Amino acid sequence: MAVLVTGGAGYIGSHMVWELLDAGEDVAVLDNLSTGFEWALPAEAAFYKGDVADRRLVRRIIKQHQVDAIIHFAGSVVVPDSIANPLGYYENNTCKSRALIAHAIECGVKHFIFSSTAAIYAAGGAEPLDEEALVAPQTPYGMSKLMVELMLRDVAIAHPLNYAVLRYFNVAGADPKGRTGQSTAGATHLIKVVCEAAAGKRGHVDVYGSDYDTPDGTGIRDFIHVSDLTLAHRLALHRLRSGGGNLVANCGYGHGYSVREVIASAKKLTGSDFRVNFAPRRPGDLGSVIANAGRARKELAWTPKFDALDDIIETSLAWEENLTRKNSAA
Ligand SMILES: NC(=O)c1ccc[n+]([C@@H]2O[C@H](COP(=O)([O-])OP(=O)(O)OC[C@H]3O[C@@H](n4cnc5c(N)ncnc54)[C@H](O)[C@@H]3O)[C@@H](O)[C@H]2O)c1
Ligand SMILES: O=c1ccn([C@@H]2O[C@H](COP(=O)(O)OP(=O)(O)O[C@H]3O[C@H](CO)[C@@H](O)[C@H](O)[C@H]3O)[C@@H](O)[C@H]2O)c(=O)[nH]1
Repeated sequence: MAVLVTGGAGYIGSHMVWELLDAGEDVAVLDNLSTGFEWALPAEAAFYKGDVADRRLVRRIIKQHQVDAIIHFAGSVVVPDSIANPLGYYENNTCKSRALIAHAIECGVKHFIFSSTAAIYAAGGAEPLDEEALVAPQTPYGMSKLMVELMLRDVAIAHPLNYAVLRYFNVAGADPKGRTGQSTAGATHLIKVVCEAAAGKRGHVDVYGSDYDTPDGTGIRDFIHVSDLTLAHRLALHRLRSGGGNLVANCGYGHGYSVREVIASAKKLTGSDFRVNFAPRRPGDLGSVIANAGRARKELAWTPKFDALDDIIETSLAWEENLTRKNSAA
């Protein structure tokens, strides 16, 4: 029995691969390396370079490794790009997920865990957002994910496939053992940008908006450490395998930090006084996005371990140093 991790060479996927191997699972990875890195993968994981929609390849992997569960991270993840290229996002995130689900059913895979996002919720809902909050994605990215959620719901009625949909809030941080981290060049996520600035890889940080209706005027997000997120996936896998039933659950901590707090933490931890520019709001951004994560805690017995901003930033900073060493050795 093995777990197939799609997108396993990417940021979150590579943490998942380590989480599964640490728990004694057999792991196969399928990734087309469009944004992932083969070097991010441990040698113990069987790696296949290819596309999730490639029927022959997916069937071969499932048969060869006796895959009983797929954790599906592969996809396109840059929200503004999805506005510029909606068809590309519907193709890669929706159509190819549909193809993968079809291959899974054809081969008798029983369990499917899907990476969804807080970006499916309607703007302006009452916080913290629970899973019953109105869904109305503001972007093609969010819509491309919601469509897969709905497909899974319908497919699980018609076929013997059970599923967990995990809706991530803002994922950040890196493996506390320093084995993997966020390596995407030109990433736009706040904590990555701030850590690059603190490590001297960027001249400054732009703060997009300081006139939000929040205590310090800057945006607030529910940052979840990537290792707590992968733990939630492992618990979801256990639930599905033990017949616990389908699940849709938010993954966040239920509280957030502001852009100013993130910057202050990185400055405090490094002593770096990088430049901060106050810029206009970024189109489409919300003031505050906070999860009600009670369901994941209750249904998965999930207890996060890294629920502190300094922990998230400390592991991200350590990974930036690792990347610098890797790049200078290359
Ligand atoms: N990072 C976040 O804050 C966040 C928040 C919510 C949801 N998500 C979701 O989590 C998942 C992982 O995101 P990430 O931040 O690790 O991004 P990432 O870009 O680092 O990882 C995506 C991986 O998928 C691979 N890939 C893309 N399309 C593929 C295809 N058609 N076939 C095979 N491989 C393919 C890429 O090469 C990459 O390794 C995505 O589905 C994303 O939408 C991420
Ligand atoms: O250089 C930067 C980058 C971000 N921000 C602000 O920081 C906050 C967080 O932004 P970012 O890290 O880009 O994340 P989000 O826009 O909240 O979106 C993330 O979180 C979503 C889930 O909530 C995921 O679906 C998306 O993939 C992921 O990009 C927002 O207030 C931004 O305006 C800045 O001020 N400066």
